[in-house]
Amino acid sequence: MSQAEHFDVVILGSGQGGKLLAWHLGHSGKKVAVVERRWVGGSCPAVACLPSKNELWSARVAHLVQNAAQFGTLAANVKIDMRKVRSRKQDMIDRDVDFHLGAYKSSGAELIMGSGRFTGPKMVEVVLNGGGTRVLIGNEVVINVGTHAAIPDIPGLEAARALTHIEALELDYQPSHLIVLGGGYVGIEMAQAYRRFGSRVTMIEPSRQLMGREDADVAEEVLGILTAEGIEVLLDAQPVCVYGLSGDGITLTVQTATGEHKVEGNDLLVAVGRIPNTSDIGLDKAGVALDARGYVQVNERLETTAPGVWALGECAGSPQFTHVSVDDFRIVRDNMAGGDRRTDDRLIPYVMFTDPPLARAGLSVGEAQRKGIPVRVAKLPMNNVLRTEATDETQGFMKVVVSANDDRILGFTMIGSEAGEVMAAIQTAMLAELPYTKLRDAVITHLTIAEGFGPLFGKVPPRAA
Ligand SMILES: Cc1cc2nc3c(=O)[nH]c(=O)nc-3n(C[C@H](O)[C@H](O)[C@H](O)COP(=O)(O)OP(=O)(O)OC[C@H]3O[C@@H](n4cnc5c(N)ncnc54)[C@H](O)[C@@H]3O)c2cc1C
Ligand SMILES: NC(=O)c1ccc[n+]([C@@H]2O[C@H](COP(=O)([O-])OP(=O)(O)OC[C@H]3O[C@@H](n4cnc5c(N)ncnc54)[C@H](O)[C@@H]3O)[C@@H](O)[C@H]2O)c1
Repeated sequence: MSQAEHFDVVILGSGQGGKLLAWHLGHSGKKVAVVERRWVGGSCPAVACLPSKNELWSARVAHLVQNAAQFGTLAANVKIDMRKVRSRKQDMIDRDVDFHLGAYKSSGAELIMGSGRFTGPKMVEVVLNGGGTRVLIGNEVVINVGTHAAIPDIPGLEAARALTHIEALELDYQPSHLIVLGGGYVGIEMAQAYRRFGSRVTMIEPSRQLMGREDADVAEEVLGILTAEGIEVLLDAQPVCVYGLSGDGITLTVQTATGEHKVEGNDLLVAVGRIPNTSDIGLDKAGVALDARGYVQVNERLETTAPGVWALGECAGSPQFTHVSVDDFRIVRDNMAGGDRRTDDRLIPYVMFTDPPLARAGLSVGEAQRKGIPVRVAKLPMNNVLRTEATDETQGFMKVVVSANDDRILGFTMIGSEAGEVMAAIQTAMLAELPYTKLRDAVITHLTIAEGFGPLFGKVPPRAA
């Protein structure tokens, strides 16, 4: 066994929060090691957020050019070059890798490429990618190993060698017919992108609506946007079995209310949720307990059940967004330094980057009802926002949830152009606990999307006397 090496902090997995913590601690003069088995910088810049949004943007350009005649630009013989789409994305990833390596170097934190697992309390053994092993002991250890795409137990699926988002983002051709299992974030974003690149796309979702955590009217609107672009969506459809090989030909049998149906396609993308990367990293040897779903058990300070061992990001059960892992970093950083920051008092926004995007901060109407919080609700179709007259971006709506007892904004959902940017303004008002009337009465620039705040908040019903 290799001689053990001592560090102030050892970070297992270079996820979004972990790398920021490493750089921060390194700059503060701590001796830090980060163990990463595959992706310099973690999954977000390598195989998730950035590459997907990069390809989604290429798909948006394709869509705009294909529909340019509507705006008076005639573009004949439009062709999509998927190899260029992929190489543009890869160039971005390469730049990101260079950036990360530079950040490690300047911080003094050591990036060790290899697979790590605990062999004892606060002791991590690394099987190095380049051969050999190292044993690292940290005064403190941080677990930031993320999750991977779940592959459901459907007969024939494993043999079909379906794509996950990782392989889908590497395709250098348009599948003639892409079948997408799962109507959540990954499935919907990728389905729209591939449809815009020219594929026929069929989406299979076992629930009665897409985007299960959203209100029914939000899911309906997303469904309408997808079907208007020619994506076939089968709701309430249970996959029964798969036959064939993704890339060659796939037959998927689904059970629906009207019986069994066969969907014939060429490629199969699985996007049905995530599994934490916690099963084979020796957590039992480290005294780190898992919860019932296999995520690292943490308290609201992100401490695990083992003293001096922290966990952050998706593997700790935090909401599955990069900005949450980044905020987990701030919590662990401050708590390591003796502070008392918590995870249970934060307002977490998110955006699904379809075109138009879906953005939400705070409560949906359904969540307010389930929590027994009395609310007032107002909704404004995007075609009532004057800017959309000029841009033709009329799909979607803004919906606000306001407390019934006072004038605080408790939630905002928007499907529409610039939804993520517009939501940030509402989120700021929510953080400041600003009464909604301030936004209703504010002078907002004409001709912006946010100009819709006036009519939206003007529709909030008055408080019951
Ligand atoms: C297709 C897709 C698109 C997404 N788009 C967005 C988006 O637009 N916005 C957004 O906010 N979120 C998005 N997400 C979610 C976001 O990518 C994740 O929430 C975020 O990357 C999670 O970060 P993390 O810190 O938990 O870990 P990760 O970034 O996943 O990092 C964990 C790292 O640990 C490494 N690792 C695991 N086990 C070991 C081991 N034993 N030894 C060494 N290393 C190990 C892994 O290789 C990985 O690099 C997207 C996700 C997907 C799949
Ligand atoms: N823009 C973003 O911020 C963004 C983009 C992509 C992913 N993400 C994050 O990644 C997470 C994972 O995304 P995801 O799309 O994999 O999961 P998800 O949880 O968003 O959606 C999974 C969908 O698959 C369905 N499903 C479950 N089992 C199925 C089966 N056997 N067959 C077919 N469908 C099945 C579920 O009903 C659900 O609708 C998201 O929750 C999100 O937090 C974020």
